[in-house]
Amino acid sequence: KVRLIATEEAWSIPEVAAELKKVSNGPSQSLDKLLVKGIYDQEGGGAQYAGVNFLDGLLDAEQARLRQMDELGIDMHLMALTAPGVQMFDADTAMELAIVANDRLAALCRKYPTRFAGLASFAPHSPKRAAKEMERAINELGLNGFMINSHTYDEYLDDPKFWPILEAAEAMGRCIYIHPRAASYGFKGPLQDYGMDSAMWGYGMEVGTHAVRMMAGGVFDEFPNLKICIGHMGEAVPFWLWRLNFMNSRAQLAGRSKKTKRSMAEYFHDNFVITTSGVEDPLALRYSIDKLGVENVLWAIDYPYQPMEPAVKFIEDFACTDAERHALCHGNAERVFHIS
Ligand SMILES: COc1cc(C(=O)O)cc(C(=O)O)c1
Ligand SMILES: [Mn+2]
Repeated sequence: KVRLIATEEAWSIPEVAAELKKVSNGPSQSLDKLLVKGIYDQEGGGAQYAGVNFLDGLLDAEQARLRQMDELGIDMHLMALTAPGVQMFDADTAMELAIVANDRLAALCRKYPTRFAGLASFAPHSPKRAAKEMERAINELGLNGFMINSHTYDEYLDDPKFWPILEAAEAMGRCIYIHPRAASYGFKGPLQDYGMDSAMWGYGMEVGTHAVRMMAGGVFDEFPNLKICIGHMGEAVPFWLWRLNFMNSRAQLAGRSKKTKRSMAEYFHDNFVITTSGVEDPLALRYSIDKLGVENVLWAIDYPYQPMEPAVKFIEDFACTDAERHALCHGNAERVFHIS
């Protein structure tokens, strides 16, 4: 049996859920309000937002989740505080709750060292305190990397104010997972209809934009060894890579885009890995493997937003070599997220 490590598995704690319920009734103009209200402030924990009760699944690790993992032969969930994490809270509350969540997640991983690994949260809007918590999470808590849910109050990691966070991750050789949340305020207009605020469309645009801003902004010239992970088959960036590369190179020649040492394609190959979360499409997976190299593609479920069984069937049915299967199902996750 091939070891199965799922790498974008969502989790929450009552303290964060309670704070998000307050946000859902607060003044925030964020597009995330639709999701946060639907999951944290209604009966049914999201049932009327997406027809599924997400909240029960998020708050559970040791009961239904672990039971299903056993039934389906899933060895491990790499867990992280679900989007939007602590990023809708003020910096102090965000820092306090990130510490609580990291401690709680580390305790779970210590209790089940072969079943759960974890990505640490932090308050991006307090970059220096964030870097300290990142160091504590790796050096004292033994967590496996970091989670950020894309923008924080509409600002992105290409902004040098956040670079203490990137510096810490690069120095420790640990990966930052950039997970979606609803798109930042500037995108809000057209995404307010038809459910497009959500994972249906806006999530991909939000993270794709984040990744392109970082590459075009020269982040990987500053931090050449920084590793970023994005889910959902790379948020369509792998599909756009030829066009991104062509148009960015032309924009740099025309003086419209910042001059960078390397190209978009090189940055995406060298500084990014992707996961298959929520894109159970064998054609998209084969394209991504051929485009990026199998060492840059990791299997994920995206539980509880995606059910576990179809995601297991997807990867078990996927036509690939044994070497590719081991890389996709556990080898790449072991390398990128320091899982033994
Ligand atoms: C934070 O809430 C989420 C909701 C959904 C959804 O299917 O509605 C998907 C994701 C996700 O793709 O991670 C996250
Ligand atoms: Mn997810």
